[in-house]
Amino acid sequence: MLDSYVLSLFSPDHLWLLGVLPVLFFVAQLTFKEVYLSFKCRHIPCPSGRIPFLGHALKLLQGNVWDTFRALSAEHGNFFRMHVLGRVYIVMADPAFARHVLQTKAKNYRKDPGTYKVFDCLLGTGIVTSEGERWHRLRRELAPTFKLEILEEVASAALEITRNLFQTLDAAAESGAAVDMAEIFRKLTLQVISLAVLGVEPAESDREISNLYLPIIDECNDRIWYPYRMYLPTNAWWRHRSLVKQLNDYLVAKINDRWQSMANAKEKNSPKYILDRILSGMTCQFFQKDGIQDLRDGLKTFLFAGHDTTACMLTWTLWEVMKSEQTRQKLYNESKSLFPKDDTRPSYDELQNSLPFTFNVLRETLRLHPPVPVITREVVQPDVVGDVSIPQGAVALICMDGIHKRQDLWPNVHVLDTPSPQLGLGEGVDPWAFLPFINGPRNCLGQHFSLLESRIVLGLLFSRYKFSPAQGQDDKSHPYKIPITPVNGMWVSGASTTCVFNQHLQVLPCDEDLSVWTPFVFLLLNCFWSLCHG
Ligand code: HEM
Repeated sequence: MLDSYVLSLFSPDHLWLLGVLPVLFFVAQLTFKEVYLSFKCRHIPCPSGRIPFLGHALKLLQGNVWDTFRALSAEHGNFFRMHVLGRVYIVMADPAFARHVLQTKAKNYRKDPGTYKVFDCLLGTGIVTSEGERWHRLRRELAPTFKLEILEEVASAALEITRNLFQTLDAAAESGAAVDMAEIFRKLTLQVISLAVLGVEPAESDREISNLYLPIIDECNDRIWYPYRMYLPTNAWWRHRSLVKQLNDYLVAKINDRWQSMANAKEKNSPKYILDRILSGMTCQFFQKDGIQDLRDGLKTFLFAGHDTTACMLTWTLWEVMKSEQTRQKLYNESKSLFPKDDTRPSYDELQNSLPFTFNVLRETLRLHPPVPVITREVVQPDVVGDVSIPQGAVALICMDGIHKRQDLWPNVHVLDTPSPQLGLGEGVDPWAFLPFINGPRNCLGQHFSLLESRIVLGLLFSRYKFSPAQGQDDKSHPYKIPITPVNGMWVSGASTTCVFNQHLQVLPCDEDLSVWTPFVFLLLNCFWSLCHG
């Protein structure tokens, strides 16, 4: 009787069950896990409006995710829990908790693999995603590369590439067109990192790397919130796949090429670029398939970690400066003393120790607009944070944006506070209260790289141009993308010391129309994605 019933399930009439049953099974599994974690976390405050399984997903999607986090933090304090699609997040917006998770008890946490899933094609098993012994090894090998010597290369790349930009800006000034500095900074930072890491000249970077890499990263960003794009073989999916393959091939060819050049003993003794430095420590055995793939993933990791974040910092700094004539004037005076003429070439020492006010403005901007506003860590050992216990399986979400905007930590919390003695000189401020690059053993490897690069880029630009926002330009930030960029770009028009940007143009419409239905479509498709990932 039972046998025939089971057999009847496999009849053509019941085939649909084969699709539905695994889905139900996964929903049940996730729901069970969530119920268990909820019970374990019942002592942690939880905002109202939680829906079974979806949790607070709808609440987060109602506006800008980062504003919602801040509002919830204001309501529920600096330690509360949120539920999203079967996962339990413990939100922490406190320097002491950040220190606990990222340093004191770092061994109880690991990077949350779910967060980086969509970036697998770029990060592979590189330093950003690795853990344990492998991460230690990579960090040990790479950390010295980012120390002093490479910074000299970064400084000269930033000088050269920013000067190339003068032509574009002058042309725009002459024609009266406004320009989108967010896009310009995106290309510029990619050029700098391509030159510093691979030794690729700007023209080649635009031709080969920008055309491959930028569409790949855009698609990855879309996949964070529309994960079904990872599975549906649409045109975009095929295109993405082909671009990833082309980028991989390009990088492998580059590695082989540099390896050949390194065979030249002279070059081997004075490696200039990051790739050369890594290659110079390698043996021929390295040229086995896995070794090349590792290095290729490492290079993609640098491009990924280092370019959009820096572009985002430059973009928001420009916005903050455009709001304050006093700040602009000070930046101008400072930069003019370092770059009295367009073609002045200060030495590396001069560059490194100069522009302290610009440095302060950059750091204050990082406080106000941290490009990476939150990071996540999965709890792998039950832990006690403060005096609150958190269970294994939950996800700790460190909200750097929340910490940076706490009134009790920052007197002038919502405005660019310069000169900011604390940020500029590192005195009196808790190092765990300022976390754009996080802190602890897994802090950002490229922070000196990006701060030096940005100081030079802004110094040169402000010594020559006076920017003002194009008509209608606002500071609306993207509702969910990381790093957080302005949703409408950063269109500027303005007067430079030598030329005039005088035409105001219409601001381009938002590139994504987040209609009322989008959240619902998104949720349905995300449920499907979560189910696939158990
Ligand atoms: C304004 C610019 C930048 C910001 C705001 C920034 C921010 C961050 C943050 C928040 C992390 C920690 C991520 C996590 O643990 O989940 C990180 C890690 C990292 N960053 Fe940056 N970054 C910037 C520029 C750069 C640059 C220019 C490079 C390299 C060229 C770079 C390379 C890395 C690497 C390799 C890691 C991983 C370190 C590890 O896991 O040991 N970053 N960055």
